[in-house]
Amino acid sequence: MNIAFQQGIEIIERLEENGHEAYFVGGSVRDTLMDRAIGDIDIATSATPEEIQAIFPKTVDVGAEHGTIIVITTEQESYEVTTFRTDGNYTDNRHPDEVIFVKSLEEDLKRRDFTMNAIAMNKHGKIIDPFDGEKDINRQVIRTVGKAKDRFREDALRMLRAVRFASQLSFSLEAETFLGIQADNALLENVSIERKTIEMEKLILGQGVKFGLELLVATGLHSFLPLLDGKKEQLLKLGDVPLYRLNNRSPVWTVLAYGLKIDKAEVEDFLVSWKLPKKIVKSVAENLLLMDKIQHQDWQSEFVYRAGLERSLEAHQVMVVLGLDEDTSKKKIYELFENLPIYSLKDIVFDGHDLMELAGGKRGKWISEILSDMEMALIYEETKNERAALKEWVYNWLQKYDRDY
Ligand SMILES: Nc1ccn([C@@H]2O[C@H](COP(=O)(O)OP(=O)(O)OP(=O)(O)O)[C@@H](O)[C@H]2O)c(=O)n1
Repeated sequence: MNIAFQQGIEIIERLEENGHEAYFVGGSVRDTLMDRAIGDIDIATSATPEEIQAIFPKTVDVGAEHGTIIVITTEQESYEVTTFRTDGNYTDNRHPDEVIFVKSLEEDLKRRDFTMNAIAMNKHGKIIDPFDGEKDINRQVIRTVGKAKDRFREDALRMLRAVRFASQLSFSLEAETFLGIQADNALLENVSIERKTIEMEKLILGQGVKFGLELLVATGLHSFLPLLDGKKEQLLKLGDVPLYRLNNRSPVWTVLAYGLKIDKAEVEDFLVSWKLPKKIVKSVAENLLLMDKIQHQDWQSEFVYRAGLERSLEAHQVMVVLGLDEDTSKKKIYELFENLPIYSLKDIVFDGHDLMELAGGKRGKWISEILSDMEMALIYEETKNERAALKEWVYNWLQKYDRDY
């Protein structure tokens, strides 16, 4: 069994020693069966939250009313341990009105979204799979546990999860599951934007993003995502871009804003409607501006200087992924950055005091004007960052602009 499960096994053993049942469940079991890297390890148990807390010395109550307790191991790893449960009635297509703890694993598995996510594994690696999830994994099919309609009405987020999994795993949707989403796609309105954003990012980064975006459109789910209604063609076109090569949130949203042809003036509204943090909104705006500059003007030294190395590399990565810039290599951006004569105004060996001295102590707006021109003259290598050369450059400037200062 995967080494990551080792400490989880110890948790399961402790629970069993205390007379409870316990199993690995959810994504970690699914990913193990698919030989994929596993994420969080979840454990389901017959022990109640109070019993879990009494057994383990270090726990965090993250939602005892839903049956979930985080157990922290001696190695400071944390595991979500959840009491076998079934859900009461879902009143808002998202949250059950009550959680009912149950005694059997099967009942717990029955409330889960897809067959591939409803497989349990005991501490010896034995699989408990009442809904044939493993068979669906082998067939590469996403299928709801029980009736699609029921599962999606219970929790509408699951519709977007289905499409996101299809993108990540390159799996198809079983017919009833697909039709169930198509029929109830409008229920996605009831899901919080934060959850939609998380799913959308995972979808975009999936290896099968082309298929994922096709499904998003075919199910009609895109119409219930912020500002994507009416963007069918653009979404499908984005499927041809190797989006999985992106590695961060701001490049993902830069590509989306660009690829969906969001009007420049509306980019901020678009990003805010997805409730992205201010930092990302700012980075995307900077990336788009840089991309524009790189495409339309030859001022590469200036953009590397103004934007800094990290931002320039990110904008460049986005352009490469979008197929907009095949010529500028990453190496070239590093080179441009390394060869910059200055990195900020502070690096100029001639400052405002020197200028005033030159002008017999006269202050004025001309000082900042000349410094900003001097900055660019250095970036464009029109002069050298040496006092004598800069002094001469200043005289020329004054002459050129016919200034007395
Ligand atoms: N809307 C949801 C969310 C989750 N689950 C169940 O809870 C498990 C854990 O959910 P989560 O950690 O959100 O997702 P994973 O399936 O683990 O996948 P990933 O980590 O890739 O998001 C899922 O496998 C599934 O059994 C569910 O039935 N319905």
